Amino acid sequence: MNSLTIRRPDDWHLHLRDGAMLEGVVGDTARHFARAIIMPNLVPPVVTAADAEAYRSRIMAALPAGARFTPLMTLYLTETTDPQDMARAYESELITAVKLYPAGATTNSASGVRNFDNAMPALEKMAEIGLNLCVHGEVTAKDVDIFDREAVFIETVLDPLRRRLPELKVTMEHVTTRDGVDYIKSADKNLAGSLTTHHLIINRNDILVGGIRPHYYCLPVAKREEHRKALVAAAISGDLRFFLGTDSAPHVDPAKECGCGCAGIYTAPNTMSCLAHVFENEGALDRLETFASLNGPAWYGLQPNEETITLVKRDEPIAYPARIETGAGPVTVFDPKFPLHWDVLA
Ligand SMILES: NC(=O)N[C@@H](CC(=O)O)C(=O)O
Ligand SMILES: [Zn+2]
Ligand SMILES: [Zn+2]
Repeated sequence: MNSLTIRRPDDWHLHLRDGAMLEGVVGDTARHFARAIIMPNLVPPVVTAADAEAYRSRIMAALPAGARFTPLMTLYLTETTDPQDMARAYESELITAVKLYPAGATTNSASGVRNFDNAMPALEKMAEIGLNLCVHGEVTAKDVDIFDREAVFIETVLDPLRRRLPELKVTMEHVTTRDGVDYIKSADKNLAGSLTTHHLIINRNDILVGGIRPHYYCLPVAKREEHRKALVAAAISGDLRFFLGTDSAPHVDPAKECGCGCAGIYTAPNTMSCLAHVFENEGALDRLETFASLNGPAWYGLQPNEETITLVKRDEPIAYPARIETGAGPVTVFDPKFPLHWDVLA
């Protein structure tokens, strides 16, 4: 197959940042994607409906002329989130989901939840009105090894929370382990998982072998090869509970290439080319649309996009920039370490 036309994809987990960075990156996503769930981990975070409304306006203003892109907004759950403000934001279709960061788990998560009891009024309201909780699924306890933090989160936080509130709809975001895949498959309702592009491609060796490679560092950190394989199997399975959330997370190069580099990988420019490569390798190109364009909207109760994109396989590798220049500084683009031949005619 040398050409593939699919419904226009959506990105169910995206960081657009703000200001000059927002202006520098939003076009890369809008080129291929119709919608994206926009992460609220700005500094300060997007906590109230008013914050989300103002941020949405800034995103719309930063879009390149002629772009047809809809940001789906989220609120950052804190221990003092006002359930009424949140419910109104959902009922007026301003927000699509609420995001849970365990405090300290990842980039800009200091305002996240420490004591779940304090977040219960908001979580109970969400379960009542059908508002989706998106979770960064890692524990933060110092004594838990970083490679075990997702599995321990499932056992000690996520499963107890889901038992306490069975009606709460939860998206376990950027799943990186077989444990995560198995846990999602074991649930009969109200649980789904997003998978990033880069976790389908890299394992922990890519970060550490032959020298430390900061542009492959993200959270949750990439795990062993057996976990990567479990993620690929889930992505190509067609199982309705797995869909694309790229977690494209730009940081300027100086913030990554330093003594304490930030977590986050910027994949927006070449995500669809990378995914076509992965799915083709697995003999599963016919399921790329399910993963990138159908399962996500179904989970969020939205219609799939009517528009399409066409991917064409070129004989020569396609060109894409190694880094982009933004007003905030240069941002390195994800290098899958294999040539990309699938070109997107958007
Ligand atoms: N994925 C990352 O490594 N970083 C994200 C935060 C997140 O999604 O955890 C970021 O905001 O940079
Ligand atoms: Zn995260
Ligand atoms: Zn993220």
